[in-house]
Amino acid sequence: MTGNGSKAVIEVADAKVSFGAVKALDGVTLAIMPGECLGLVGHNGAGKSTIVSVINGGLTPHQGSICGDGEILARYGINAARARGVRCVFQELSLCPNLTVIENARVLHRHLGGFGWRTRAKEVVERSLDAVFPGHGIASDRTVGDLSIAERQMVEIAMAFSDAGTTPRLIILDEPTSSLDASLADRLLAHIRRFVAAGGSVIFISHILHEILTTANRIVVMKDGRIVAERPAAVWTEQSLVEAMGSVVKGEAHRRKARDLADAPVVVEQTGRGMPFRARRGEIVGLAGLAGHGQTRMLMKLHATASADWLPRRDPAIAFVAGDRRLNGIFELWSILKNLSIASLGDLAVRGVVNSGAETERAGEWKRRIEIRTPDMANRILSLSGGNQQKVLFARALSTRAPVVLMDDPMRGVDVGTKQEVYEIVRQEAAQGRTFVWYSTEMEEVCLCDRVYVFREGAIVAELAGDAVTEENILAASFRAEAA
Ligand SMILES: Nc1ncnc2c1ncn2[C@@H]1O[C@H](COP(=O)(O)OP(=O)(O)OP(=O)(O)O)[C@@H](O)[C@H]1O
Repeated sequence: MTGNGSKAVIEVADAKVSFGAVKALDGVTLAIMPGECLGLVGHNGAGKSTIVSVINGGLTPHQGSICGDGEILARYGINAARARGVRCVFQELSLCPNLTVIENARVLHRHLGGFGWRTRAKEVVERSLDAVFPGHGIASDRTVGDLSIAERQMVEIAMAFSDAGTTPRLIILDEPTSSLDASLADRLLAHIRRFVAAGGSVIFISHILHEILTTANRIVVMKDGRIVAERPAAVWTEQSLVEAMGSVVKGEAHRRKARDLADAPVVVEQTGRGMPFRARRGEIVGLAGLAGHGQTRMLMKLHATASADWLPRRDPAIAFVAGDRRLNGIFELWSILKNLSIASLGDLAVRGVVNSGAETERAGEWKRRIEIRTPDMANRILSLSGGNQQKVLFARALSTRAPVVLMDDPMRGVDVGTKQEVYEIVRQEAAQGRTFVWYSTEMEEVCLCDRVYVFREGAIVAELAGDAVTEENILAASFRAEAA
């Protein structure tokens, strides 16, 4: 609380929301004060996005009340929330892909209509992009579908902070940095601090705990639909947060021993410009550098080369964990079970017929192994929280027998406890001879790799191995091609 007697911008009291048997919110009370950044953390499926939907007016709680500036808001919905200056950036980005950035700004801000709207919309969105992400390089006449996932995330965040008639008062950011590299994330965090210092309010949800600890004033921990702890940010540590979330605190992930690089590479790709790409059996090869500098394109190319056969193989030669799950990861109309097993149907089939017993058993194993939080694997994939959907994609790739696994920033939105489990699985599988090619926007993950290629402007500009894989070296190579 600010302690200055001001009224909460929005206050939710005793909110309850259930989806069938799942209690997504089980009596949550939360107030957001002017001039504060409230950090919200919790395991995947804890209820963070659900409370955000209630505050944003997108979901009416089955029980409980909502107040704004001290008044009870009886008919609270999306329009009422927008009129009060509440803006939300969801985990699943929501811009229209077939429209330009300017046209999307027009869709969001109804006041921008009328003669000359294009010029006004351009001004509004560019001013905000410049303020939040100085030097962003995104032309506002580009079609959103042509932007990288990081650029889309930047546009969506800038739109939320933009002022086109209604001043933004409360910005809700649900995993805003999940696709941003460290330098873009830093720019956003600096902007949040400026916004809050000027009296604005922010709800900041992230699984990257140091971002929350350095940006929020107050941190609330959710677990299984309830608030289980709430303290000023200054008294929390990463360890106490992880413990409050109910995850097991593990020691720092250890760097793996240097690999014997004498083995012949199992994956080779010439990038045209820059250094060639090589990966050996049992190696974890990291792709680093600023977001959008060719890492995802390289993964796509590796995948296309290894899976070019027109006849599908019983065991795929290569598996892929998509980063943009809504665009090319999940099958939205399918169940969790089908989404998980789709890549291993050849393996699960006997004389061309899928053995449904084996399919269910394998899915159950993965549900336990990485804690996919659902009462029933036959439920639709969209009934899962974002982080749990990402776990399914991970399980889909790992449950194949593909000797090479490509991962396109696969931990987006996955909670701290599960990340540790997944790191361990990757290490175990690599020790048994599997090769991982891992693009990550998180430095902690890049530093777990045996060898790292740093990308800049579509080409590999540096190769780092063993003790040379450090944040300083990666940043130096990312910004200055000749540095490494
Ligand atoms: N539309 C829905 N249908 C069924 N269940 C749902 C639906 N939306 C959410 N849930 C369930 O409600 C619970 C809370 O989900 P929520 O998305 O709020 O979690 P979260 O804390 O935001 O997780 P994450 O960190 O993975 O984003 C989860 O168990 C989820 O499966």
